[in-house]
Amino acid sequence: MAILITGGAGYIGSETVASLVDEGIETVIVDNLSTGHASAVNPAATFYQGDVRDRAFMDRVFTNESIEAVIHFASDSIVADSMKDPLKYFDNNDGGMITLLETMRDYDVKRLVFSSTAAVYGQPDHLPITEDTVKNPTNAYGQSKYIMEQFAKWADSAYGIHFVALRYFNVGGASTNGLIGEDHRPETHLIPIILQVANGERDVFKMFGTDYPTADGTNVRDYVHVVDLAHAHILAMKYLLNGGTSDAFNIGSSTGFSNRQILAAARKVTGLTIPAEDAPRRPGDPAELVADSTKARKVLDWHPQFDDIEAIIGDAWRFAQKHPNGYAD
Ligand SMILES: NC(=O)c1ccc[n+]([C@@H]2O[C@H](COP(=O)([O-])OP(=O)(O)OC[C@H]3O[C@@H](n4cnc5c(N)ncnc54)[C@H](O)[C@@H]3O)[C@@H](O)[C@H]2O)c1
Ligand SMILES: O=c1ccn([C@@H]2O[C@H](COP(=O)(O)OP(=O)(O)O[C@H]3O[C@H](CO)[C@H](O)[C@H](O)[C@H]3O)[C@@H](O)[C@H]2O)c(=O)[nH]1
Repeated sequence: MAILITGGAGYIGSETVASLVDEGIETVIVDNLSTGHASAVNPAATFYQGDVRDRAFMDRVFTNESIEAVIHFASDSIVADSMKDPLKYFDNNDGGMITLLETMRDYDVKRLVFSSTAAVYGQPDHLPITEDTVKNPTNAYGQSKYIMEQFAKWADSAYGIHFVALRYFNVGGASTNGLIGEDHRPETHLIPIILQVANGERDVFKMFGTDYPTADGTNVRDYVHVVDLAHAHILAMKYLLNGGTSDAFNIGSSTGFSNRQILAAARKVTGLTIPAEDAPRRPGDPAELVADSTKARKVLDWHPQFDDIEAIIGDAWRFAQKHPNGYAD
């Protein structure tokens, strides 16, 4: 029996595949390489290049392989892009979820772990955010992920597909051996952008908004190491295989860092000045997002190992130095 990973050529998917392979679990990857990289595909996994929305392709995969459970990462996930072209997000993220759930139903596969996001909450009215905090997405990306959660809920009640939705906060870091890491093109995330300035790929870091109602005026986010996040997926899968019921879990460190604190930590880790300038707010950014991840710690027995922000930035920096042009190397 194998675990199917959709989006296994992407940043978080490839890290999760590496963890599954390390545990000796047979792994099958589906990815259309729209944002993923062929060289991030783990050679120990069976790889099918194709689109989760393509039912004939999915039939081939589910016919050829004995799939026991699915971990679904395949999505578009750039917030600003989702505001310019929301239907692209509903098509890929929600359309992909429908085809995946239909295929799972038809092949009697009853366990699903999938990527959700802190963006389902929008601007919360209290911190830290628990799973019960009101969901009020402020961008189409977050809305598309919340719709995926609702599709999963109805698929559970009608077809008995049990699921875990993991609502990640801000993901950072890279594999500790520096082999796999974050290579989004274009890159929009804070830590890799700061490191692109550090290694000379960009001239200056632009700090989006310095007048927020936070201690130093910049946004506060909760960072989780990608290796800890990968581990959360494996624990969630085991929870379902052991009879766990469908549920959603926040995955974050429960500690907030401002953008200025991240810049300062990156300067310390790299030993470089990293030129930066203040810039206007980026539309749609909530001031502060910090997770309460008590539920994942208790129910899934998830205990992050890398809760030090310098360790997260240090691993991302090692990957950036080993791969100055990302996977193009
Ligand atoms: N990176 C973050 O900070 C973050 C935060 C919260 C949630 N997430 C979610 O985690 C998941 C993985 O994010 P990531 O940062 O690894 O993104 P990524 O872009 O690196 O990986 C996504 C992968 O899915 C593939 N893909 C996309 N659409 C597909 C389709 N229709 N069929 C087959 N493959 C397809 C891409 O080629 C890529 O390899 C996404 O669902 C994202 O929404 C990411
Ligand atoms: O060049 C940059 C890039 C980012 N930022 C700031 O850095 C912070 C973090 O931005 P990211 O784009 O790295 O992350 P987000 O918090 O916007 O979003 C991330 O976390 C969200 C949930 O909180 C979603 O899951 C989303 O998919 C994921 O990208 C924000 O204040 C942003 O304005 C800058 O100041 N300059």
